[in-house]
Amino acid sequence: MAQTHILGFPRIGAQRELKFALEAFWRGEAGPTQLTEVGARLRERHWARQREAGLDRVTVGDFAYYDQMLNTAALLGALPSRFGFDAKTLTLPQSFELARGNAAQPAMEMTKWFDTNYHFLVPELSAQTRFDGGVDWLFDEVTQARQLGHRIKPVLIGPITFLYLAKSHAADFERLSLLDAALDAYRRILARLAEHGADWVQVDEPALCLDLPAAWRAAAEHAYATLGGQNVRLLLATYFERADEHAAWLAKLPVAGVHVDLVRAPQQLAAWLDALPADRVLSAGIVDGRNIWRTDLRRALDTLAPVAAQLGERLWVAPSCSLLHVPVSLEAERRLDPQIKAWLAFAVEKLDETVALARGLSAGPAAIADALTASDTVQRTRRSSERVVNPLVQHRLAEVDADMAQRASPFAQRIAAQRAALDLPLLPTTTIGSFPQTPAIRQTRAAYRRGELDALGYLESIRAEIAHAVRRQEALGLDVLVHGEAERNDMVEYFGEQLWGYAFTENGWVQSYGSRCVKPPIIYGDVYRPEAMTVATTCYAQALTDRPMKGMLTGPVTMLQWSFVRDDQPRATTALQLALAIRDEVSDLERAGIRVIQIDEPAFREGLPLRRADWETYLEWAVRTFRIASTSVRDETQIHTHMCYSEFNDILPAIAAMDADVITIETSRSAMELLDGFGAFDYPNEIGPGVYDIHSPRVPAADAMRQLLDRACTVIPPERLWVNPDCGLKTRGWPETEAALANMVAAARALRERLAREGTAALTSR
Ligand SMILES: CN1c2c(nc(N)[nH]c2=O)NC[C@@H]1CNc1ccc(C(=O)N[C@@H](CCC(=O)N[C@@H](CCC(=O)N[C@@H](CCC(=O)O)C(=O)O)C(=O)O)C(=O)O)cc1
Ligand SMILES: N[C@@H](CCS)C(=O)O
Ligand SMILES: [Zn+2]
Repeated sequence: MAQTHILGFPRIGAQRELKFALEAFWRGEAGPTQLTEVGARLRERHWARQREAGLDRVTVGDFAYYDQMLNTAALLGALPSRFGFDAKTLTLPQSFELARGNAAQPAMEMTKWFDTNYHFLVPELSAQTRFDGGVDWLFDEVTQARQLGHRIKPVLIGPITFLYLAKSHAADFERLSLLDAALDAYRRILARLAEHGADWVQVDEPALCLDLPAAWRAAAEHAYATLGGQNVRLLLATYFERADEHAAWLAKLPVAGVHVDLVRAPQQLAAWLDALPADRVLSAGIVDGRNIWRTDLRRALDTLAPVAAQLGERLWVAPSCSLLHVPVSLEAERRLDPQIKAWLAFAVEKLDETVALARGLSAGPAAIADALTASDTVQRTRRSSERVVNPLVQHRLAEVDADMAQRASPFAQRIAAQRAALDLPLLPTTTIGSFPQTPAIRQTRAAYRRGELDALGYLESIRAEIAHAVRRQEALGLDVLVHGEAERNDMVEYFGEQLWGYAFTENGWVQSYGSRCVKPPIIYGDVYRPEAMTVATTCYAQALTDRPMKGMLTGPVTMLQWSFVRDDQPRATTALQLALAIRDEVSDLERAGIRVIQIDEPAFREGLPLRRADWETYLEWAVRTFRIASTSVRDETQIHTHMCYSEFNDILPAIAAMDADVITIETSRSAMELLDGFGAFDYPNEIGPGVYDIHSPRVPAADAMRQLLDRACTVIPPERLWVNPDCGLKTRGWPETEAALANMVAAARALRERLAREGTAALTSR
């Protein structure tokens, strides 16, 4: 029978147990033993789930208290030297200092894991980095699993992916110069895993799915020539894209098996079957690890049956990638519409699908007749459901034309009208939208959800928060205000809850970073906005102040990217439906007198396909959807957009083509390097480069921010510059927020005064 396994299981816990344990530990309310006990019980439960479902092996090494890249760096011994920690004796609290920063050192940089909404900690390398080995956590977990009687398959992030995603701050440093040292460490780890009873080790190399430069391809070949053929068999796991250009060289090396993603890249199957020698395992990633729809089991069987005929026992069946990216289980969903619930599979349900497929392959379809019938019903009811197709939306889509993606006038004309209407100073100050989501706000929302607070009481509480935020901003002297987003649980889920075609879960939590989770809403049908979503709140806030109040919306690409999306129509079509809904909201805000409207697109870069060959198509529809969402307004109405968590320099022409009047971007962590790209490209519209990192509780000094602004002024003319933080302030507390914003306003004022006194000569004389 085909063997079954998974690449990884969500570690946060069905009820976010790990999140609460971590946060209690960080607050000093729980000790290390309580935390590690929660970790141990979660692993135990997750392995039991895998075994009960009938998987042949349980996966060990997918657990992390904060992040698996951080764990890999700690395992290899390659920690950032600036913290002065010894990897061999690294304690859990020290690992949290690496992840979250301490009084002396900022945290390790965090960035997106490929095109997912999961953020990993970026390893920091230098010529001095040693790979002398580190913590025993992985081996301890292997021991724990074996003591529980499980047949195990440990997982490691592979050397190519580790080094490729790492960074060095040293000039001209070549990460590959560390490859041999890293390989020595991997060899030692593999040998130890063999001693601990592992016969197979899964080595994750998603970097092989990128357009790797030639040197990195050669490095991959060298790495697996070195690592293969030891006591332990290697399953080299690729996912998120095709990797078949590596099949030929891999076939010559002693790598015992390869995992391929047949959901994202089904077209690669034939190439792998052709290339792999007769003794290799092919792990077919056929159950979608990135989305929540039930697998079409009959179609999957049809795909795999000829593969099983060719490979026999050497075919393994698996989800396409780690299940980290989907919620734990449907069991806790009591309020989901039963029909929609029947269409879904979360991690636990995907285990059953994986096992059913393997059984169907070995024992024939009749052996899984019930599962096939249920699967057929799901496919049929999804196709024919009236909930999925909305004639109103279809009608709107048919009416979309080129004019709908175009502002009435070019930027130069618009900005003149906006300057006259808004009367803002040079270097206007603003924030990105959210103010602290305090425990009180969250508890208010939870009380409302549980029915302990009525609608009026809830509205009053939220209004009080908004009024507080407006008063604080006025006192700080900010120029363009925001209402603070107190009413929003999340910038995507909040809108999803108000749009038709969306379902949302009670417990569908997915880890975003560390202890932070999101609950991506589910787009199952045509998206339609039945009524205004933000007008009442924004107008309430605007009525409290004479200063411009920014309307605050989430853009179509980010709505798409951070939701679980339909797999029965192209992403571009769903994005267009979202764009129409947001366009209507923009028009309603303008009609209600709102003069500045921000449409956030933090996931615009994240949505970029992993392969360059697919970029142009994506950028074309992504830009168009943003323009459809944003261009219904008069010249005087100022459209902002905001982007963060990404590197934008390779997509600047597309960002310019979005034609927002103002873009605010995260830049402070890279000391404004990002802005150089905008300067070199001659970005035409206004820009607010973030002047302070909102991920850290540190309060930046006014002078530090003024220096960043000075630097920004040398790249972008001051008359096109805005002053703002990197991103929203929802994860911060009020005291540090007020202190930092006071310094930010002081920095802007100081520079304004100097510019008024000395002109632009003030900038070059520093
Ligand atoms: C900007 N970011 C976002 C991303 N993706 C999104 N979908 N949304 C984003 O904002 N990706 C990139 C970044 C990632 N950054 C973050 C930052 C912060 C969080 C975060 O704080 N998440 C919260 C959960 C947010 C939420 O939905 N909260 C709900 C429910 C809260 C809750 O659990 N309430 C408790 C009771 C109240 C209490 O005691 O706190 C309960 O119901 O039991 C809400 O506010 O109503 C988190 O806690 O992890 C995520 C991504
Ligand atoms: N308006 C949002 C953007 C986050 S990317 C916020 O301020 O939280
Ligand atoms: Zn942001």
